[in-house]
Amino acid sequence: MSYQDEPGGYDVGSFPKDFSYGPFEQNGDGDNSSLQDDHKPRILLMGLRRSGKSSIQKVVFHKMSPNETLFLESTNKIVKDDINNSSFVQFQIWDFPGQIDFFDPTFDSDTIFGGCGALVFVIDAQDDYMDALNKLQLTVTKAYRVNSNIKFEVFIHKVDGLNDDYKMESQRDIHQRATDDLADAGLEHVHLSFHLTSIYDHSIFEAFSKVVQKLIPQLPTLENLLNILISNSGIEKAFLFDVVSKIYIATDSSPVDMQSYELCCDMIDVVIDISCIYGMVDETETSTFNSQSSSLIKLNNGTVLYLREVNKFLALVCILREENFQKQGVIDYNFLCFRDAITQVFELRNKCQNLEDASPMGTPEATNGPLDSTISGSLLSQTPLP
Ligand SMILES: Nc1nc2c(ncn2[C@@H]2O[C@H](COP(=O)(O)OP(=O)(O)OP(=O)(O)O)[C@@H](O)[C@H]2O)c(=O)[nH]1
Repeated sequence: MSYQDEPGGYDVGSFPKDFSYGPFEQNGDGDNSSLQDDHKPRILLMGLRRSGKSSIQKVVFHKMSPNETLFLESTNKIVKDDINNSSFVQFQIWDFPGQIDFFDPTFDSDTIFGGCGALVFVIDAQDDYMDALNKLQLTVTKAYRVNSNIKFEVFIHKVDGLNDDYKMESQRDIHQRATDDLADAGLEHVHLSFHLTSIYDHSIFEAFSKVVQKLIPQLPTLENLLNILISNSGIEKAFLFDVVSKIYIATDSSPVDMQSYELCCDMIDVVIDISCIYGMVDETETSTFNSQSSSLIKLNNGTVLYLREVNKFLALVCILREENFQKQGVIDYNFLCFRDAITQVFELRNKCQNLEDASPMGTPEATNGPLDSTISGSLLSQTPLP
């Protein structure tokens, strides 16, 4: 998909109707034929019963409000969910029942772990986590034997009920025990990433952003483009957001602080809400946002939030000082170059995919380097802010 293919931009006015996440299907554990056909990267959600797996999936990808998750029923078979909301963010989430038994003969670990990109293991931090740690060790051992490329992500979840000291202590303890357990199993070289999460704040979106980013091969290119954009435009921080889920698929290489991320998420909510209420000029209109759409919020601390649409699903949200926004023309010009560059990355990705489909030996990375430098070159040539 290129930007030009989506001339109308995304349609905030008809958001709930148009922004579904593709087919939602429930597969029984034994339904492996359709599983093998699917080549999208896969994220597995595993953990003990009631640890919060389905809640995470519903809140992040289906806009369910956290309070509604209280009424979710227990999952009793693998639930497969296609996430197709942009060219970069294409994957499947498989939500597993808590009581899954790896030794059950119907559990086909080769199929399940074979095509898996990331395994998210959810631990309920408000409960005794010893059983969860045993299950984590069993899961990682089993999965790693089948597929050593899996990224293992541990969500220390439901931390909203814990005070800061206890949160840190639990994280340290879980980290220590989990790595010790792996060392006992002879897997000391396997890397686990830990995240403190809760569906009641932005931490779950931030953690999922990091999981998804690891599955995007073009991430270094995107980061590079964002670095060039901010350094030439007087911007302090820039996020490339997937608007529907509010996960950021890339940011510049300066550290992310949670408050900035929350501000940007809130801005997306404001823009979408305002557009839904006031965006429609007449009833026949279906699209309220287009390539000219943007939004600007000035905060009372001298900071400006600036949002621009990149394509139907992606938005760039920047944080900058008010005095640097005086040269808005330069920022806008640099943004257009950035958007063109992103379009080229999309196009290259599609080309590589077509090549890969045509020849099983196709290597997308082979063409990534030269294009990356061409894009960077075109952006670098723009006038930096004085
Ligand atoms: N306090 C708090 N509760 C949460 C959080 N996430 C989920 N829950 C609650 O935890 C309970 C269990 O959530 P589920 O999503 O059904 O758990 P699950 O892991 O899918 O459970 P199974 O399907 O049985 O494996 C629900 O009542 C949720 O409201 C969280 O971040 N904080």
